[in-house]
Amino acid sequence: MTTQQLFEQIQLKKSFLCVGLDVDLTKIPQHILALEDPIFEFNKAIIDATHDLAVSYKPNTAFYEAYGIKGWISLQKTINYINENYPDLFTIADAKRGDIGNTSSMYAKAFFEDLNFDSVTVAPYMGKDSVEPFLAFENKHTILLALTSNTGAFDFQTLKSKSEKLPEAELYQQVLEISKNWTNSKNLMYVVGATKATYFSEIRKIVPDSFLLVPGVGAQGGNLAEVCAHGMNDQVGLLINSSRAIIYASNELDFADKARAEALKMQKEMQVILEAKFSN
Ligand SMILES: O=C(O)c1cc(=O)[nH]c(=O)n1[C@@H]1O[C@H](COP(=O)(O)O)[C@@H](O)[C@H]1O
Repeated sequence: MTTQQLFEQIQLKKSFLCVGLDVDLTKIPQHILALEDPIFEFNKAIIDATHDLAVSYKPNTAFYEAYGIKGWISLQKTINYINENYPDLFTIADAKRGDIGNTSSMYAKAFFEDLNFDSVTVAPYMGKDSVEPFLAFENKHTILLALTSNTGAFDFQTLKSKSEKLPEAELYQQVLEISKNWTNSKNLMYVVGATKATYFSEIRKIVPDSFLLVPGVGAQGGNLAEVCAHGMNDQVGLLINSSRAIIYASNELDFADKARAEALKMQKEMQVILEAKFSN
């Protein structure tokens, strides 16, 4: 999927919501546990109940890898279900990969070719040659960690570092600036945590046009309106992720309806923001 197509979906649905599929068997309803593939059945119910309110889904692979081969099969069934039934949705494999070049190529094949995700999250720590193998895939997107939502973000990401272009920049700013020069950088998006809303204006000075994946609203306390005020661009440029606050809204028989109600609340809030921004 191209970013233009993603923008068109956002306009159509009046939503830039990404639902995080972080399935924990200890949190899902009891009656689902009795089914043969509870993770997939849970995802299917959540996706069916929310697909018209969201433009994107993001399974975090940790929640599948934790269950071994069974978990990986559930992940594969989930992405196939989305691609077959709702091909207009933008899919994100949240795997936070990145390694020496030939290893990164294999990660990229796994998520882009075998599983057929539209995008994958990647850590920038190993630099250009660890990220470019992901960028080589046409119409696939590499979502680079820039400024993350957790408190540990301040351990390294905001340390002052020097480069020719940005003599006094923090490390996350260098990541944004330097990665713009990598081959096929048009395929880059960036992760910026919703809990860091005040940083978005600075970030937009460096990457005005890029899409940003923004986790951290809902369970982590980030504020949607604040993120949008500082981070939205002319193509919206934001995918706001919420996982636990939506998918665990209830663990009773009504879990899918309750998930829909939470997603609808976010979509309505987004619609108001979009109408205010694009009214003229
Ligand atoms: O890459 C991510 O998606 C991510 C980056 C980040 O800085 N913070 C962050 O929470 N995430 C992921 O986003 C999701 C947030 O989940 P909730 O806090 O339940 O909405 C989890 O899958 C996290 O692993």
